[in-house]
Amino acid sequence: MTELLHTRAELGKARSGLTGTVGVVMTMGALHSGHEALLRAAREQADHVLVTIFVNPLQFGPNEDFDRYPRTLDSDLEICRRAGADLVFAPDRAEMYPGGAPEIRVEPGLLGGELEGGSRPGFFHGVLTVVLKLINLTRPDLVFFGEKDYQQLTLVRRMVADFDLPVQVVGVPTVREPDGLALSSRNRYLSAPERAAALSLSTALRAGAAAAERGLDPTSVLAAAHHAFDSSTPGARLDYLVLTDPDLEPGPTGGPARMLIAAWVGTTRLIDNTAVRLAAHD
Ligand SMILES: Nc1ncnc2c1ncn2[C@@H]1O[C@H](COP(=O)(O)OP(=O)(O)OP(=O)(O)O)[C@@H](O)[C@H]1O
Ligand SMILES: CC(C)(CO)[C@@H](O)C(=O)[O-]
Ligand code: BAL
Repeated sequence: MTELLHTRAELGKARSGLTGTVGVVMTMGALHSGHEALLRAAREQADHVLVTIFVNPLQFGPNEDFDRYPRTLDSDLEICRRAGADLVFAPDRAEMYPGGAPEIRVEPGLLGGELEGGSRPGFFHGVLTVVLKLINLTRPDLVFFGEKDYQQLTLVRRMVADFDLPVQVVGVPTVREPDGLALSSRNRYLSAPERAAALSLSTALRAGAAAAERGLDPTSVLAAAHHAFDSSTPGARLDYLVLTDPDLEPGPTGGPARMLIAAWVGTTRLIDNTAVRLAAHD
């Protein structure tokens, strides 16, 4: 049975009743098969599964989509039930931030101001602050994050290490539509022509990864990805396309690397990334 909890008091009581390990999946709701993969991983690796659903105002900029972000609690609960979640914690804003927006926030460091943090100022302060609060409230043994939000996963890992949080962070591979589009709650904003243009992101990444497989150097790998983006169905506007090492440090030369992309499709901003293996180059 899946129990729905709205207050931290209800959560505290239900959490105390769980014996064995607890896996937590943090979400903003509007659940899809990507979230289901996180729930499955949690089911497999922990004795109990706890899902949080909270559209966190702290991580949205003033001109972003906080108000129109999809809120679909009934169908989310159905998905959590089917996936065998024990607890769903869905607090409202006052329950999460009883004193209003907190003055003290997690400082995400240099990386927190780049890429997603460069385009969305304050984003990772908001994300890491709510993740820290949710870790403290849910007391997980394991927390599950999707690789789709690779920079978020990387920064959560860094915060857990830097703050000695007693939790294991598990990354889950990106779930995609058959044509390659990464599942995302924001995909539901897309019109049919925008859906076609949204494929530019995964197409660019695939072209970059293929160029790396052919042994091309990092500059040529990036050029191949740019070319594929530009040649795809028009309608997407590039925000960034970068090649980093797997920890998001710049300037990889050979071996495992990561390629990350963000683009606007109409008024919707989408992100994606992939692992890339670079041939050794001097
Ligand atoms: N396609 C996916 N594959 C794997 N994990 C995913 C996928 N999409 C989201 N997740 C993960 O689910 C968790 C909750 O994410 P969130 O609720 O923001 O969903 P989202 O689809 O990323 O939404 P948005 O459209 O706002 O980016 C995060 O750890 C995120 O990385
Ligand atoms: C981790 C998270 C739930 C924090 O609000 C959010 O950033 C998300 O859904 O990825
Ligand atoms: N999917 C990460 C949360 C956000 O974009 O706001």
